[in-house]
Amino acid sequence: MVDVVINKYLETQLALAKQKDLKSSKQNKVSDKSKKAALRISNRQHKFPKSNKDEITPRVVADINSEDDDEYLPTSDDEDSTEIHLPNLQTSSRQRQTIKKITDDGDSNLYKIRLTNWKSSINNIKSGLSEISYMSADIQYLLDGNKNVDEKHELQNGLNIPVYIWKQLYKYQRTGVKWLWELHQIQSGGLLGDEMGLGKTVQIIAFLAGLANTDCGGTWGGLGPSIIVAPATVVFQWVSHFHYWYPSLRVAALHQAGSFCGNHHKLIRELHDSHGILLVTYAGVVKYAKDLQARHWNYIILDEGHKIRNPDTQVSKHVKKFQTPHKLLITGSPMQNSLQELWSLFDFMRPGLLGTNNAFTEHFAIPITQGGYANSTQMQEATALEIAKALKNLITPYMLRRTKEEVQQYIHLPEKNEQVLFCALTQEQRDLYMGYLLSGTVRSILDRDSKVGDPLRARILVALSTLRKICNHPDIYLHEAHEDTEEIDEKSFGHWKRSGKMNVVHSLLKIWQKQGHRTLMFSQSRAMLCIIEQYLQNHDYKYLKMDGTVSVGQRQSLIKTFNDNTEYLVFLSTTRVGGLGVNLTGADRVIIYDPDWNPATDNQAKERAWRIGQEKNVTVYRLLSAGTIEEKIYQRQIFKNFLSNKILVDPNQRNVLTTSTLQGLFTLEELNCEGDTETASLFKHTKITVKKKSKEKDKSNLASTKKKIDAMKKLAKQISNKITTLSNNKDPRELYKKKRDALLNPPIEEEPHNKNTLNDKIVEEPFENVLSELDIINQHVKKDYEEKLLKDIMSTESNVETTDTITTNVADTQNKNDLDRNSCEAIETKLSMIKSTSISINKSRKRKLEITTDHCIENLVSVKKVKHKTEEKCEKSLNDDNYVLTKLFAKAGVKNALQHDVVVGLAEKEKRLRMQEEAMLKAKKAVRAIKFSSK
Ligand SMILES: Nc1ncnc2c1ncn2[C@@H]1O[C@H](COP(=O)(O)OP(=O)(O)OP(=O)(O)O)[C@@H](O)[C@H]1O
Repeated sequence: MVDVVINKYLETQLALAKQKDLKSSKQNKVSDKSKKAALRISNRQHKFPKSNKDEITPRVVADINSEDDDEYLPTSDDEDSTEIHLPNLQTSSRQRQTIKKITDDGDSNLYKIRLTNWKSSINNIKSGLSEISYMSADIQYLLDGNKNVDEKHELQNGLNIPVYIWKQLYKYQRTGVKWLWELHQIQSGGLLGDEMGLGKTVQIIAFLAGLANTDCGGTWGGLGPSIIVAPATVVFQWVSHFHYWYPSLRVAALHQAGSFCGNHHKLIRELHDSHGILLVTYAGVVKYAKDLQARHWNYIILDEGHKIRNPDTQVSKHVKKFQTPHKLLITGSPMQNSLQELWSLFDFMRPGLLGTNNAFTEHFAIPITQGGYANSTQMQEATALEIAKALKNLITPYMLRRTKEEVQQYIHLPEKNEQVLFCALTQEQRDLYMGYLLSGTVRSILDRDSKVGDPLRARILVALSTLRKICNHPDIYLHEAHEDTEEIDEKSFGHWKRSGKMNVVHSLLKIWQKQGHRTLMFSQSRAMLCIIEQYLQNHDYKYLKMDGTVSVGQRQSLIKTFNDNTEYLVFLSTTRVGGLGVNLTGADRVIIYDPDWNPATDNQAKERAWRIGQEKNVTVYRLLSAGTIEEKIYQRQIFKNFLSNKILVDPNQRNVLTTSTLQGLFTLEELNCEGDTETASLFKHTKITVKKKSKEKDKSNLASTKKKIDAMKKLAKQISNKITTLSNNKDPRELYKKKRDALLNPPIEEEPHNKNTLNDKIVEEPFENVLSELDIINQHVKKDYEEKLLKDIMSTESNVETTDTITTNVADTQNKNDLDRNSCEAIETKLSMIKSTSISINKSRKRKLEITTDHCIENLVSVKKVKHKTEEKCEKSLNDDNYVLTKLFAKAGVKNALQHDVVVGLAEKEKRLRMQEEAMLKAKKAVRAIKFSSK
């Protein structure tokens, strides 16, 4: 009997294997079109680096590491200008986007007119007239019924801040202003490192307004002529902030988009003489270095100052040459990779504090790093800790950083939900992807004995960049293979159905439009933006687009137009131009279309919407093409957190690219037997599961009688009451947080090792190999440990991992804990039955939503008789997100969805777990050694 069963089992397995084999051989078959395209592209790529060796590397590096350095070249403002141009896609949108510019005070006549408007508006309000031609914080103060706009709030030692500003500052912002004033008095520079969107700009302006109203002696008496260096996109944001918060100050942009006509020498002189603020881009500070440095300035302030983290760039060298008595640096990402970067920032605003670069490396960076090696001695560990403490003591007075979590009690930011969606490639994309993997370029990389003359690194970068194009849209790739003589089919060119991720975008926008959400969409590539733009035009979505081709002067107005006008549903931008420093709170949905190698870039982009001023719950979707290079990039973002410790064992590892480890990058991964992508199987517990409906099930469900549904509804209500009572009427957000914590910190009896450890496949893989696969772009992985260590020592409290929502299965787990286990399981089974039945029975979308809302266990917990507004919003947002996911799984080819911030949390946890395991092992060995020695 047993034999029969075994035989039967083996037979089915064999049949399955054959099927799978057949399927994969079918899948791996590459069409002639794909072969032809790969051959052409490969031929061109082989030729290109040979003749232009110096050009190809920077171009591709810029593409991959795109928030970096092109901006420093005076001609290309913030945007990669070397991208391909797609046919006929760019014209119509430009005609629609006729946006007015924001005017700075470069032109002295315009400045005078602005002042007149402002003053007459104030006088009008004071004398009871309604005519107001200017809006600013002081005017608003008067409109709110206050009488005296000239009143000052005096800080200790005499800084006079206008009361109308002081009153508007949050408590932590007032602390920030006091701190800046203290630095000023001891003539020291400082780093304001508050998290993105907490109002660093406002704190700086409040402080400068204070200086302008204070006689503090010295050369300038008060404020004195000052320079603010900022990325081009935010230059005019500074202008409008100054005009709003402190209108009397003259603020001019040293940029061709500024209002000044004529010679830049004259503008610099005028601004200097009037003790105004001169705004300069990072490119401009290099371009006009000589003229700027020829004068004495009181302050130089670097906005997004992490741009000087590499001490060897032109811009770093130039800004460090300014001999001003006061230097400030503002950034929400002060440490992206390493201690050395921190050194560079301090070298600007507190030169000498951390010694020379060499001395710092020798006496701080190396010992701290060595203490983090897995095989470090006790002495090395103890030394690292003491040096890290000393470093902390050194820098603490000059660096102020608050996180959103720390100040949430003041700013009350809404919830944020962040998910990673793994999208299936279309058949055409698969075909092209496979075709390129078989191309000469990739073969030359993987073939150890290849005699191709170009540097391996350049070839790898070219190939990775090409694969990323296929992931975005086939036409970005095919256009490169296109011969001039061939006709382009304009109807199908860039069609959304031909790209997996565009299919997802299509579904998302359709649903969000109905749900009333507005979307920010970022892509690394301008070509991709053009394709998305064409899609938006074809589907009559009202949108605005901001990339490097939009003039710097128009960018701020474009942003304002979007924030103020709800008829615009989408704001499209390149990550590089719109991802840093700007406020786009008009949107409550964010799509990051393609991932960046540097996680800080993606993080910056998503923070454009989730910041002060945002009133709605925010959902962020990162789109990744399943099984492709994009998944590897994401893994790299995650893995670098916890692999680094092991990697540090072999410091030479970071630049080693062996052919065997490269293989993994140039493979198209299949879904595993559970239908999961590689990343989803690694982070199983963060997976979001949505029940899929089969057609048969639909039919049978539709056959259910109304009576049955009513009975189920009744049962659901009873259960709802029971659960509501059991949950003690807790705030739903509290419950979510509890559930999330349960995921990140599972109870000990749940065997955390099994629950959170990675898939064996990866664990067994030598860490070095995994890293070298992922660390292709040499992002100083070795230094990650330093970053982590420094972050740890600099945070006053222990790291609290934050996430905002939780996966369905986790929610279930937590409810189990809250309730009596047995009865709850029974309830859940019934509820899930009810839920799936109710979803499938009702045809209309509205009805579906209604019933899901009524009967879903999540919402039963949160339904209360009296609801606060925010709770309602939070619930609605979660329902919206769940609904969206259901649709995406069903229709748009989304393979997996992971909770991004939980993934990051688990990765951190994994690292700690691993270290703990090792420590325990060492302890065991030590005990054994002692026992042995006593024998
Ligand atoms: N006290 C305040 N009152 C009203 N609005 C404020 C206040 N503080 C900040 N804001 C608003 O919050 C938003 C974010 O502020 P800001 O741009 O200064 O943040 P940031 O910390 O510089 O962000 P990033 O690091 O992304 O550049 C802006 O729209 C700003 O006007």
